[in-house]
Amino acid sequence: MPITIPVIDLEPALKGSAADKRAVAAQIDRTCTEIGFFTIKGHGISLALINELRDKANAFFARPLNEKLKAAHPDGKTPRGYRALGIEALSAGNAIETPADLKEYYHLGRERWPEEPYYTQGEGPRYFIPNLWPDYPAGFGEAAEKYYLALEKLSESMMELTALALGLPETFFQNKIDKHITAIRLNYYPEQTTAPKPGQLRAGDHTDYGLLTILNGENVPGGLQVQTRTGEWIDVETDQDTFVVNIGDLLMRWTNDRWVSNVHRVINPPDSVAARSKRLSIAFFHHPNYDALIECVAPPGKAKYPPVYSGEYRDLKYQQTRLKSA
Ligand SMILES: O=C(O)CCC(=O)C(=O)O
Ligand SMILES: [Fe+2]
Repeated sequence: MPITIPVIDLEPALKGSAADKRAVAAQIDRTCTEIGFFTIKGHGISLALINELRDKANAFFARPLNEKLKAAHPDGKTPRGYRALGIEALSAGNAIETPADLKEYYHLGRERWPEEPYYTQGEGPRYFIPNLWPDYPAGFGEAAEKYYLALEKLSESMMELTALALGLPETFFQNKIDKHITAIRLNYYPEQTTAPKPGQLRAGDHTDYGLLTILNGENVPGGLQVQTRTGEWIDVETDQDTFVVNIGDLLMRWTNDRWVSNVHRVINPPDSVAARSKRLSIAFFHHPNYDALIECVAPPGKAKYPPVYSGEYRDLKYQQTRLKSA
């Protein structure tokens, strides 16, 4: 029997009793211990909201490269705006050397934040960075903000379930995520008209960095795969209105490895269809407040990892995965 990624229905947790919530939390605990990936339905996010952003993103990525480059940040290290092919290799964050990932992406964050020193002074501006929006398509920024806010709400509920699943008070994560620095990446994997280099994928083997990644993918050739504990790669299938959820390194560290931040990748489409296969995914990387200290929830003396600050950990990963030549 091939292993598949479990589907978890969130509706009982979002609308039901405390017992319903605990039952859903128990399912999350089981799958995060085994594979660190699941898909969710009953999440309350409308297909119309998802498709609005997908349509805008597809319209943007279909533009000529010189137009798209107008939405690139002048400082290549700033995680905002358009990024062309050749800029990133995700595997490098896990110390594996590969050619650049065969993807373009659009990197964005929160659209607005309070005029308070936490956001505007000291380290604040390193993480609260204005988004860049192109002239075309109109309404791109608005669609992205709506999506960001809807998933922000969903991620708050999911972090309550996460706390319950780990046997912590339901509010455990609240003051660590109330000023979160979540980023969205619109990943666009273009048609492949020349053969990839050896070892080159749409996205190389990697783990994600933060708490939960909530991903809206696309079931087309050249999709997402996750590695099982026995080393086998399995396809992660989704419907248009389900999301794939996986845990990131910070949550794995927080749980002292009880949960697994699992290795995944996006493979190339088969040769026979590569020249006409493109794919778009929307990844919401839920990431704690920049000054949240991630300390293993483990008995004293048993922690496998030293404490780390949320913001510093992500900066390090961005630095490791950015190709020097770019
Ligand atoms: O495009 C996908 O399906 C996954 C992308 C991914 O894993 C990432 O951007 O971290
Ligand atoms: Fe990923």
